[in-house]
Amino acid sequence: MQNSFLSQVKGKLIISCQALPEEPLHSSFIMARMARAAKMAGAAGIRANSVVDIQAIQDETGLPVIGINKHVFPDAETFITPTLKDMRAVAATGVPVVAVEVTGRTRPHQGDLAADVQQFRSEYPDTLLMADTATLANVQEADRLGFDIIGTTMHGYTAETTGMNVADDDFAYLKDVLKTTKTPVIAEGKIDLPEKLKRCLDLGCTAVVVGGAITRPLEIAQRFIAAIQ
Ligand SMILES: CC(=O)N[C@H](C=O)[C@@H](O)[C@H](O)[C@H](O)COP(=O)(O)O
Repeated sequence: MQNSFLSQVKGKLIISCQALPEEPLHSSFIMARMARAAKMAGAAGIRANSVVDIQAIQDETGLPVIGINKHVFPDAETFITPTLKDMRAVAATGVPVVAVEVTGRTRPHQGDLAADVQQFRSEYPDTLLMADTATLANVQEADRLGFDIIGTTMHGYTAETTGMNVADDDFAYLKDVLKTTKTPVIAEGKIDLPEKLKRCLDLGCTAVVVGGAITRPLEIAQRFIAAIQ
């Protein structure tokens, strides 16, 4: 089987439809309806969290999905698809891409990312792996491990990158990522304006993931409320 994900999303927008249990829209039904809206608007793909949400979105839209399983363990900082078991569960839904955190942070039960990637490849040779990275060192590590896609997902979300935003200084960090790797780059994280999406593509990203600015009404409403406080 050939994986056509990269050609399907090239130069296009992927919309992340996610709501954690503590968020007001937490529901596979609602995420599937969010994904329906994303498809109607012209999104080329969806990013989704958890097996149930992925399946509901696949049934609803038929769009290619970047699947993740956010899983918090008491002994680990890494939480995006942090174990081989999580990777397998996501891949078993038939998604073309499984995204995995590559931040060098602690993994559950002192798990070894390189070993998990190797084992996963032997079980799911047709599934692409996306690295959710935070720093240029993470990008290099992802390349060393043979990831198929580099994401900027975790930039600004680790202790080392707190307060940073991929859009700072006309996307200076993203430009460095694009110089560091020849692997397709998907810009993701805090891309909150159409102009920013366009700029990421013009700089050479393969695709862009936008989440909260489209699918998290609580965040959107809070931005409006903040303007009058
Ligand atoms: C750091 C983290 O947990 N990021 C998650 C990764 O899947 C999601 O919560 C984000 O919504 C997604 O990356 C899209 O980013 P934004 O919502 O900023 O457009």
